[in-house]
Parts: sequence; structure tokens; C-alpha cells
Amino acid sequence: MTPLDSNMINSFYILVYSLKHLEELRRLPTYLCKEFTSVLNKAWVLSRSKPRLDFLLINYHKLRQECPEITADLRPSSISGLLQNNYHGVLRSRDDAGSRVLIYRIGQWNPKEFTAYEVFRVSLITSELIVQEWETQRNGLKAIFDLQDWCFAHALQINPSLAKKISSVLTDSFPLKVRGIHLINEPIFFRPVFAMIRPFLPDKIKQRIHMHGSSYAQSLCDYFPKAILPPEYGGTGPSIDEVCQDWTEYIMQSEDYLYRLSLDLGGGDASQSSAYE
Ligand SMILES: Cc1c(C)c2c(c(C)c1O)CC[C@@](C)(CCC[C@H](C)CCC[C@H](C)CCCC(C)C)O2
Repeated sequence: MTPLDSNMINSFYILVYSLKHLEELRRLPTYLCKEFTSVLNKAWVLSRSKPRLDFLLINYHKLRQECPEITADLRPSSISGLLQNNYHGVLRSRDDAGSRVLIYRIGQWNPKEFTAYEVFRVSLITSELIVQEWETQRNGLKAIFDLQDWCFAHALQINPSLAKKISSVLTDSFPLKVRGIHLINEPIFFRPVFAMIRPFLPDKIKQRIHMHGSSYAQSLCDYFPKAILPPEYGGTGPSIDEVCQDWTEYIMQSEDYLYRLSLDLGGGDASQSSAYE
């Protein structure tokens, strides 16, 4: 079967949604081709949380309307300077729970050059790309924020309205499950900013935030397999620069798709599987 369109996904979804023994059904079709199995998986993911998904999509739509500074144009060209500076990367391998692992390096963000809105856009771009992957839809993501070199100029950029938006994408404005937030090298300067975000977060998300300080090399390994982490973060995987460069390349290749999303034309086709996997 060649790429399935979203209508087809929807029909499968309706079909599968109405079946009671979804788990058993998922194990059956070994004779079917890969794409079909993947459609069933997607339907399975959706069927477990349809009302929740609707809720998230409505909120996401609201965010896009309310905050065009972040969401209007998702083409990566506007933030390519950040990407080229290796601000952000996604690990090639998932963790043991199947979650995507995202790394952000605040020290690579020059606040004189880029606003917090543009920095936010980087996260939104990655989120739009990884949400296409059914494994990520099912197993969520974990983010590592390296706050080395966080300074006053960064803190000044985070106003209460932005803090609210940060907490809302973590909680109920993007259809991704946030399974862990790991802060490393967080300086004293970061506390007032975190104090702005924290009150908006539900307990469930608060419990998933881990502060590692500067002894992260040891403690990150309690949460992630050494083999997938870059050596800079105590692992044995590819270097952080490689990780960032690979992901930047992938984002740049997705320019057309991201542009279509901005125009609200390309959205919704969950059948496009990620070229990155
Ligand atoms: C769907 C989705 C989005 C869109 C997202 C994040 C996650 C985990 C998501 O699942 C995390 C990053 C964030 C919230 C963008 C943050 C942009 C700001 C400007 C970065 C500045 C540094 C923050 C002050 C650091 C602490 C943030 C944690 C407490 C989340 O964007």
C-alpha cells in the first residue's frame, strides 16, 4: 500500500473505534503489510483518547490564533540562526519507554539576536514534526533543557504571558504527551522564571520535572539509557553537535511541509510517516 490519506485513516479509525477488542485485533494482522499495521496503531492511539485529543486540538487552534508571533509562519528559515548554532536537537534513538528525547541548549540562544517567541517557534516546529510519528503519539516525549549560561537577558524575555503559554503547551495545548522535563545546569537566575511557570502546571506535570543541577552526568543516566545520550551529557551516543546538525538538516528538509501547516493546508495528514525514522 502506498501512502494512505487522512480520509482512509479516518475510515479505519471509525471502523476500529467501534470494535471492542482492540488489543486482540492489533495482534492479529501479521499477514498484513506494514502500513496497514501502522494505521491500526494510529487508530488504537486515537481510540484511547478521542475526547482528550479533540480538547487538545481545539486548544492548539486557539493558541495559534492568539499568538501569531510564535505560530504564524512555521518555516524554519526565520530561526535557522538558532538551529545553525546547535541550540536544539532530537536524539536519533528513543528511550526505553519509546519516548522521543529532545535537547535544548539555552547557552546557544543569543537573546540579542532572537526573541523568546522565536525560540518557542523552534519547539513548535519540532513538535509538529514528531507528532506525525505514531510511536511518539503513543509514547510521548522527554525534554532536556541545558540551562548552562542562562543569564539575566534570557530571564527578561520571559514575561508572565509567555510563561502562561509555556505551561499551556506542556499541559493542554498540543497533542503530545510530555513524559519528562529534565533541567540541567540551572542557575539561581532561573528560579524566578520557573516560579512564574510553575503555578500554571498541574501536579501531574510538576511531578515530571526534574532538576539535576550540575551533577547531571550521573543522574540523567537514571532516566535515560547511556547508549542514546551524547557524551556531553554522560552518555556514549553521538555527540551533541552531531545530534543538533542531523536534526537541523531534517527540519530544513521539512520546510515545505511546515509552510503548508502555516497556511493550514497541510495539516491533519497523520499518514505521512516521518522520514527521520
Ligand atoms: C509541544 C511542546 C512545546 C511547544 C514546548 C515544549 C514541550 C515539552 C512540548 O511538548 C517545551 C518547550 C516549549 C515550552 C518552548 C519553550 C520556549 C522558551 C522561550 C524557552 C526558554 C527556556 C524555558 C524558560 C526553560 C524552562 C521550560 C520548562 C519548564 C518547560 O515548547
